[in-house]
Amino acid sequence: MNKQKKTTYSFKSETKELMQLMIHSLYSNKEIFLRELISNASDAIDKLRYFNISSSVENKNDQFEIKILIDTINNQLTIIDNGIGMNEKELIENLGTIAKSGTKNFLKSLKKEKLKENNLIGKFGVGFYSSFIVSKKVLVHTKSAIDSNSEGLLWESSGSGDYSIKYLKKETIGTSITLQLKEKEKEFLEEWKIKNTVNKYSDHINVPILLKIVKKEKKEKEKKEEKNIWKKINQAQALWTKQQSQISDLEYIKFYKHITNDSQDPLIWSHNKVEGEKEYISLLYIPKIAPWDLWNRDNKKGLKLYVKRIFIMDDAEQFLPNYLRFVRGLIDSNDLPLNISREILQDNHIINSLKKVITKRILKLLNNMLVNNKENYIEFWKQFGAILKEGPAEDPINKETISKLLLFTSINNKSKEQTILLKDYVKNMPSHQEKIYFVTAESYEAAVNSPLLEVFKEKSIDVLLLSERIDEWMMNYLTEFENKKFQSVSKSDDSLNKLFSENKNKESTIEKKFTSFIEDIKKILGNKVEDVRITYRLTNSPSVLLTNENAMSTQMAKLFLSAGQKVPPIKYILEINPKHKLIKKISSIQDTEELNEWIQLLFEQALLIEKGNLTNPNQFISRINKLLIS
Ligand SMILES: Nc1ncnc2c1ncn2[C@@H]1O[C@H](COP(=O)(O)OP(=O)(O)OP(=O)(O)O)[C@@H](O)[C@H]1O
Repeated sequence: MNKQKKTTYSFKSETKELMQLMIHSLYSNKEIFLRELISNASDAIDKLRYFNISSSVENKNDQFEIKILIDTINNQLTIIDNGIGMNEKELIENLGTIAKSGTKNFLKSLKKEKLKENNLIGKFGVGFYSSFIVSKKVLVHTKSAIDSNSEGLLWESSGSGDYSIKYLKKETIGTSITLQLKEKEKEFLEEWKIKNTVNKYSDHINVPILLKIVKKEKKEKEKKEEKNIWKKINQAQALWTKQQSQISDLEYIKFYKHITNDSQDPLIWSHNKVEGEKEYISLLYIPKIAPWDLWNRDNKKGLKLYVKRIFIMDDAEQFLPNYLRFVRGLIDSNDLPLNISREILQDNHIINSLKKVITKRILKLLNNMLVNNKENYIEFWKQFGAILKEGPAEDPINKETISKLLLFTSINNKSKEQTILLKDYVKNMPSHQEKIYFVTAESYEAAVNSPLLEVFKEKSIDVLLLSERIDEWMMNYLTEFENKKFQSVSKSDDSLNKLFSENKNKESTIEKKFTSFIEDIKKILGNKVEDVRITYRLTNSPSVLLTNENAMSTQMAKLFLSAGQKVPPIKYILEINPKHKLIKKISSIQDTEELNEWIQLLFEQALLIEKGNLTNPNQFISRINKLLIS
């Protein structure tokens, strides 16, 4: 850079837009700018600390601090750090564009829905630009610790359309951000206001935060006394290193909000210090509300990783299985090397064993919540249950523990809400019931009204109703609970015959009577079906479709199809209800063509109930109409 020249750049149009929106929408929470700037300063210090230990820098500074200077003479507030600093390229990239997807999403949702401001602050780190809420001009004076060419740069902007960068020598490494406050924002020159704000948002910052005020009206003597007096205004101790008994709930909550940007309190947390063969501290939180991007593949997940109190990285995914990706918090290990990289994290035995203990710890935490406060647990389940359901497939070792944490709804529950544990279901099973029955369908309504359940309802045998996308997948892995096998009611199974067949003699007479009718149906439907038979599981419906024990179920086929995979057409077993009036009527039809129409209709009806749609609905309707007027 030419040392004499000042270069002016234009903000990208979306940056301009964001700043305007932010100034207006976050105005009632304007003090958060301080949280953002302190958090950036603390990040910059973490980065330098890490850089120092992972490279062979001489004269390392280990006196890290963040200073806040209140200058009442010039109406300015300056936040100073001795962190990593920035070179020219970084200044342009970091403070001139919106590189972060979080900020982009912030912008989008501001435009789309008028979400409550507080929600927005929680959902997105609003970042450096929030300084323009209170400032007419912002000056960033910075010197990079890494780039030896960088002697100092001054970034300046009034936030309206452009910013400039010029060379300006800086003695010390780090960044100082000066906010020239707008006329009406003078409250930020008050000591109590800054102290309160730091206390509210940034108390747990690991680095000392020092405050100094420069006042106009001080007498000479006082001025001298006050000179160079920086008062520490935070605790500056890593919260997780303190004894649990010395940390209040409020401190745990504040810390959670600091590391997650969540505006809600966490639901529960678990803080553990383990000494001995393995030494680590973990502080794990379960959020109350699922983040907006939880289902997004690129969503950030994982724990903050510290090694011997030094921040190493955010979002270290390797410590959590995927089905616990909603857990937030940190791990501080004494056993990992300080220069650990993301690559090493992939396959490291210390990490693997930490992952195991953390997984067990979280499952235990969830179980405690379930036992001690089921209401809270149900709230948790509503937010994250569908993710925990990935557990049986992903984690065979903990499958049993996970299955104790699953909540279901069932026929007897008479509500959509999932509140039933498997242990309760099993406890209420009549003695002659051998298996745990379940049905999977596209929606709760489709499940609870499925004709497959008619006889279960009549005989008061409960069936679990599963209607979330993940359920079919989960049930492939959930095979047993307390020695009871799971059985889909849409698959043919002997235990059902045992459960429901009443009078063997009577049934065999009926079967004889229907033999030729069944043969007719088989002929008419040909290879559309695998088999046709009599059933006693229906009461109100004339027919129903099942699949063979080993065949793919309808819901599974739908899952594959929606993932763009090809599946062979399912061959169903058609079961007919011999007591149903319609079946009695059809079985007595002599005219071959009419019989054909009725049988096709019977099949299509059952197919519609099973699949929720038909390949050729038009044909189905014409058939009904034809039969109605005949
Ligand atoms: N005091 C600082 N020292 C060094 N770099 C900084 C400093 N403040 C900001 N930056 C750089 O500018 C970038 C953008 O900052 P900004 O506050 O807008 O977003 P962020 O901190 O990355 O994300 P978020 O605020 O969402 O957590 C930072 O990622 C960092 O690289």
